Amino acid sequence: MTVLLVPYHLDERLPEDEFPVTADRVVAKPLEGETFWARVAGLYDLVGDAVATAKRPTVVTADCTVALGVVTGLQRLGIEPSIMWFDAHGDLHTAESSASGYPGGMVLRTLLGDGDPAVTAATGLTPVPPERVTLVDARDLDAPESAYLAESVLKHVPVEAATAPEGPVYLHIDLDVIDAGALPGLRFPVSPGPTPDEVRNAALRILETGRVVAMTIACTWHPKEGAAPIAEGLIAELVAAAKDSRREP
Ligand SMILES: NC(=[NH2+])NCCC[C@H](N)C(=O)O
Repeated sequence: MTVLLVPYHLDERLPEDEFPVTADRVVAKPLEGETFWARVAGLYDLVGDAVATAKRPTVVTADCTVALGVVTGLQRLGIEPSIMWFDAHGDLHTAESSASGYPGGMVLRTLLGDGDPAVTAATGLTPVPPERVTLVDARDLDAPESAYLAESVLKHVPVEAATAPEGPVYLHIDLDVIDAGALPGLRFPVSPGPTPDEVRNAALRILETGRVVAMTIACTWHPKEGAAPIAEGLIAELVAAAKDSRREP
């Protein structure tokens, strides 16, 4: 099991020491392209290669959009995973429905096939069927996201009810799923919410199945506002559990 650090928030490169984890490998490159999605898609193509060669990695980064590269990499290995998406938010916007324009709010929808074509062009990512996606918590949904969920077979469960479906699982944890009162400086804070222990227990339950083929940990806070030292222990525990639990394919 390899810890890959992708030291970016969207297309902004961040110092590696902002991330409270020891990485085996850093994935970074100069970003090129006319549009935001073209720039990051080049990075996610590289993340895809890193995921495909690392096998069963934990990817640590500062946003959720890197998930596009993780699923790309799994697909390059011939793995079509179910996705367990821990997040305070739904990330189910299209470019049209998003009021903020924040790309991280569009990632899950991009994975489902409704994203910017530049991503598919650069990575070869193919859409994940909605029946393979479980949104965990997502207590702060915008109206277009609730409307999409109401029409979709995508599952939506609270943290305490999160259990892994059959087959290979991609476990994505945006740490903003934790009650914002426990993690200062989150970019999109939502309170109240699950405690760090509740999130840890749910994640460990899923890791214990031995079927987690990749995990991401998204450190979605503003650097230097105090979240990193608080989250360090939890991240170390998740990485250790991922190392222990994974069966070789
Ligand atoms: N994973 C996240 N932090 N997502 C933040 C999304 C916030 C809000 N729903 C938006 O789309 O603007």
